[in-house]
Amino acid sequence: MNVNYSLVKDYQRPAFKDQSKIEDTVAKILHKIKVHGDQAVQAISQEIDQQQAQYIDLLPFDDYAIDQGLKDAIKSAYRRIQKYCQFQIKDLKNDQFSDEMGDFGFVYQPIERIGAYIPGGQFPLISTALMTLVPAKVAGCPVRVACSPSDHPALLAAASLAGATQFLHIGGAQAIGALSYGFAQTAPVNMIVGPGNAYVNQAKAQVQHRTQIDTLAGPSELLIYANQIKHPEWLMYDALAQAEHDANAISLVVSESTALLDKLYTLLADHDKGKALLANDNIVLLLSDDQKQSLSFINDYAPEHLMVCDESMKTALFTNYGSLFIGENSAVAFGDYCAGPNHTLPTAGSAKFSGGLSVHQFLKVLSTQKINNTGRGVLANISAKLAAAEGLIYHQKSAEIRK
Ligand SMILES: NC(=O)c1ccc[n+]([C@@H]2O[C@H](COP(=O)([O-])OP(=O)(O)OC[C@H]3O[C@@H](n4cnc5c(N)ncnc54)[C@H](O)[C@@H]3O)[C@@H](O)[C@H]2O)c1
Ligand SMILES: [Zn+2]
Repeated sequence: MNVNYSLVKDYQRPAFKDQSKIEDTVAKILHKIKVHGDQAVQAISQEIDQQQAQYIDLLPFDDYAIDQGLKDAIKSAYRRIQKYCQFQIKDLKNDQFSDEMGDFGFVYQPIERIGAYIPGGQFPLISTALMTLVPAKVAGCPVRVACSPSDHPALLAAASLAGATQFLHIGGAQAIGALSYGFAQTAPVNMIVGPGNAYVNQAKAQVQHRTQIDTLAGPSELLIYANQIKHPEWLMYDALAQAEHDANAISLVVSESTALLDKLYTLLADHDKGKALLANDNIVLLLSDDQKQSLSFINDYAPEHLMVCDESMKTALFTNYGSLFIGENSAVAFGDYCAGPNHTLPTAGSAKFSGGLSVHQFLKVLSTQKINNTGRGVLANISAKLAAAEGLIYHQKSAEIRK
């Protein structure tokens, strides 16, 4: 076996470094905020980030003094993300049917108060302001509190363009606590969305009993599946790109071709950053025996970003991923910024039970029923029997009295 790659059958996603320490730190932060409120939020933000937690008044987008080229790029990305969101929602409509018992239906109701976390610890993720706030606005959520440790002017401008109703300058687990328990003039939000590092995601996981969350969108992951490619350099940069997000980020390349893995290894080993990321297992090259083994591994691994370089493969073969990128043209970086589909995506295998952020997640599906006189009699008989069997006597009475 060539020493430059591992076997797919032996690979397992590593646990985060210091996971139990992170769980403990986050639990303590959230407990302090629960007990001591704003004062704790402020003290923790000062201690960890040397930052005062405060609301920043957003200006109209055009008033931000940022480079015109960047402004145009933000606007273009905004339009593509909005177009995709509008496409997601276009066929959603409240509906009902009537039968001999009455009228039965459902309505879509936007969640009222949304918190959007925008990462900013290492890099100010300007694009995440668009990715989290645009779908909330398209869904019709009236309160959209943006929250970030970064106050980079372009990030503020993007939050303004994307429709943040408030901007809270704070990061980390304490930001999630401030959104979930409320901070200063702002009451608790009903749902928190957006990606973040291991602390942010652990905090989202821990507030779930009181606040809805979108998905666990933690340190970035990419899985490239390729056997024959035209542009190895493109894939090298895709692997480097997702691995540069975080010390816990991982880019995998799965292939049945030793020639392809050798080529990528040579390119990466020749590149300073690539060499370091390979040595640290942030980029891992994996050899598979055959397509069956590759598919089984990919669907079990459930990567955040899945890039499949063979355009002839049926997409239905892949069942667990956050977002699928088909063909060498489809750089994951395009998806990160501006292709249109959301970049807030499930990581650490949570793509097995969750998709990425979408307009749908900002909507509650509420059911309605109106029973007519025929229904009253028929349903009373059925309900009374079930209630009697369960021993719930007033349920039985409530049904029988309507006969
Ligand atoms: N899954 C996705 O959809 C997706 C998309 C984009 C980015 N991401 C991920 O978002 C993350 C952004 O991470 P980031 O760190 O740059 O920014 P971040 O805003 O997520 O986290 C920064 C905060 O983490 C807290 N923190 C850092 N070290 C800490 C410690 N030792 N103890 C307590 N708190 C600590 C600090 O309060 C800091 O403000 C990356 O992991 C990236 O991969 C994921
Ligand atoms: Zn990325």
